[in-house]
Amino acid sequence: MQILTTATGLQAYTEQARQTGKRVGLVPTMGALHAGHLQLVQAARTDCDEVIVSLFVNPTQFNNAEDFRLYPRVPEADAVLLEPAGCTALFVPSVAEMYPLPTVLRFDFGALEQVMEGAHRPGHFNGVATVVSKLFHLARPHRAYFGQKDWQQVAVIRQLVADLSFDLEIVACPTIREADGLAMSSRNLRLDAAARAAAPLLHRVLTEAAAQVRDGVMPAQVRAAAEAALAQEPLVTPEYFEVADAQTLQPLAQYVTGRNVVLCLAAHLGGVRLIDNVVVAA
Ligand SMILES: Nc1ncnc2c1ncn2[C@@H]1O[C@H](COP(=O)(O)OP(=O)(O)OP(=O)(O)O)[C@@H](O)[C@H]1O
Ligand SMILES: CC(C)(CO)[C@@H](O)C(=O)[O-]
Ligand code: BAL
Repeated sequence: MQILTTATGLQAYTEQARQTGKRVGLVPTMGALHAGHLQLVQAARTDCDEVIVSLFVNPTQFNNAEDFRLYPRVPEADAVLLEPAGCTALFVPSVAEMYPLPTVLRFDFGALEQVMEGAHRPGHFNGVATVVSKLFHLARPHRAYFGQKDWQQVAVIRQLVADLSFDLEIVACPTIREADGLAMSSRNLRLDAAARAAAPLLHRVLTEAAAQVRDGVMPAQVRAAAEAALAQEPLVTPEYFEVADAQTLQPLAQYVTGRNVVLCLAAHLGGVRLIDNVVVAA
């Protein structure tokens, strides 16, 4: 596995791969890797000859300085996991390498970012779109792999690819969970024992809400029941719970036959902010 730290090094590596007819897969991450990330690497390995994993805690997508400061960083452990998973090159740039000048770029994803993560984390998707665009330009992958745990992020990135005509395919992979249902997340490392014990509630609430959607319970009642269930646990401070159209991400007042519904939530547990979602056919 090659370790690349410069933008020009990444460009040269993937250009060489393309010229020799290889298919290039890109897996963007912020590190502190777990089975959710490794699944993306394995999917890329199945489809592609070269698997580039980027590991960069991107400052421009953090709206909360403390969250950025405390974000888990374990690059040596990450590198150990990546090679056996099939990564052929690891891109670990510095902030100065990715942002030689303070970025002034501004994206506007309209309604897609006016809800949920976009509404609650001002500037978040601008930072994601900025860094993902840079990675796409530098690596020029044939395919790029993202997790459905960040459902809204996948929608924003698909829009980015369409708007900027990036010549690549986005592959969205399912959410990998712990045995008790908690979605794997790098931030889980920051949960203390009590918060970790309370955390499976998030997925339980989503599962119960999904059953209600299948039973035809109206969105407002599903939302109210989920909020009430979350409020039962003193260690959980809910931020939002949405019943939304899975494609447009707009909150639903009623279901539309043939369109999938996504149930999304964000909640704080002992100072750690987690998100999760499930998709249901209404
Ligand atoms: N449990 C998971 N299952 C599937 N994909 C995941 C999972 N967790 C993260 N991913 C995906 O891995 C990629 C990198 O995510 P990231 O490095 O932010 O990890 P993370 O675990 O989501 O961290 P955090 O949620 O704490 O930011 C993203 O495309 C993300 O959706
Ligand atoms: C896509 C990404 C690596 C961009 O920094 C990040 O938002 C993430 O880890 O999901
Ligand atoms: N997985 C999304 C990255 C973030 O929380 O900033």
